[in-house]
Amino acid sequence: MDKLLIEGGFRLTGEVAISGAKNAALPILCAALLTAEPVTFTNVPQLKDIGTLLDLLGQMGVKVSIDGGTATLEAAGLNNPVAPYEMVKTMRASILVLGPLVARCGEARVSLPGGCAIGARPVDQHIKGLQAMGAEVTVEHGYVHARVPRLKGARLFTDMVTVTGTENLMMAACLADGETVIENAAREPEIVDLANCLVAMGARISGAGTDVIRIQGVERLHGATHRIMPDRIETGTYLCAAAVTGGDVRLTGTSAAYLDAVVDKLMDAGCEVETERDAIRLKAPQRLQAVNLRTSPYPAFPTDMQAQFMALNCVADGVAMIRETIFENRFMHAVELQRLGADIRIDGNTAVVKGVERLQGAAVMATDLRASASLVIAGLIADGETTIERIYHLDRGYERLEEKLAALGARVLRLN
Ligand SMILES: CC(=O)N[C@H]1[C@@H](OP(=O)(O)OP(=O)(O)OC[C@H]2O[C@@H](n3ccc(=O)[nH]c3=O)[C@H](O)[C@@H]2O)O[C@H](CO)[C@@H](O)[C@@H]1O
Ligand SMILES: C=C(OP(=O)(O)O)C(=O)O
Repeated sequence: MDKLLIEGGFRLTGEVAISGAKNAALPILCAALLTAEPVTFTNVPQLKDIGTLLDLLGQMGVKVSIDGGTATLEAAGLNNPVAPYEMVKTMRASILVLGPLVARCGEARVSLPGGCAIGARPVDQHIKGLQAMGAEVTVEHGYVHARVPRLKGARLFTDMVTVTGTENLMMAACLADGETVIENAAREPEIVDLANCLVAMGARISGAGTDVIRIQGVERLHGATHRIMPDRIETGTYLCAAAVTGGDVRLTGTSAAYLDAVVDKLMDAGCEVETERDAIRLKAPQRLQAVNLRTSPYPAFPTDMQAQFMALNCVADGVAMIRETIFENRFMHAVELQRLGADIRIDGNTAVVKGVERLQGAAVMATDLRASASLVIAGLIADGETTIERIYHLDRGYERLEEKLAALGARVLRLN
């Protein structure tokens, strides 16, 4: 199994290009299920999760062609609206086929994604929304089975803010009969990107990016071309990596527009951040200051950046309180960071991180995607060598990680 070997102590400098967003690309590729015409996507990141989803769509009868970061999907021959456990278990986002399949085929059988490292992550809100739109939904033998001749527009209210839940229901509503209103909708920028793609395909959507989204169902959608937005979490991860190494980096092909909460914390930590239209530059201070944070749905601080900021706080001056309010088990990186010499105390959903002068390299284990990113960040400043095992988690969400870090001056090697 691949491992990452990092030699710590090298300052990150220079420029690197940010990839398309995993969490925008996953729902947007599923949107191609809603039409028989070809849809072309550009800036698609080459990631393990994207490969898994394209395999899943291919198995359903979707014609997939890929050329670098451009993917064309044609779902004219969609004939098997089933997502089997074997494919769904490796990637929770495969639940995003449920809404489009029911809307287009009137039926879908999608394996429950199951729990994962960061929490239970149920999909009851996705199901409740489809039921409110008239679908008959049963959950049996680990599969969600949904059936309906045609979905009917409805007023939907989710019990909590759910990103993929909002995306699934928004896609389903595009082909429903009449108007659907999603209240308490998630406001993440990836939802706006998905809505933009759906509108380019002929959908009638307003309010994406606010907590009330209105969708007027149409008879059919058509082909379109859509560019996937930049990955704000990859951007934030490289900003943190530069910050801990005392670096000076410019990230291109990205924007600070969706990163206010993260940039704000980096500035509180003492970093200088300059934003351009399509780039961000960060200059780190001599010593970072500890920063408190609390994760919440967008536009507040993202849970997907919590682990990276824990790594940053491990070497900052002072004590930071980190509260995780989205997922019940998203502190697994803490014990691994402790192996590198970090001073962290966990109390329920709060981590208290006391900055230390130095971390020491050690063997550590990646437990989930962003936990792995936090270990990479810590490894970059730890004395000596850090080896990170189970890096398949990183491959789900970071395109060419070693190559990009090496371009900024890090010493990172993949061992297999
Ligand atoms: C592919 C993708 O975009 N993944 C992102 C998405 O995940 P995902 O969409 O799965 O996360 P949700 O926003 O749905 O989850 C938020 C909270 O709601 C709970 N919940 C959700 C749905 C439901 O039916 N029932 C329920 O109880 C979850 O367990 C969690 O506690 O948003 C998360 C929160 O920003 C991010 O960390 C993930 O990176
Ligand atoms: C939790 C994440 O992804 P997923 O929802 O695909 O597991 C993430 O991107 O940090």
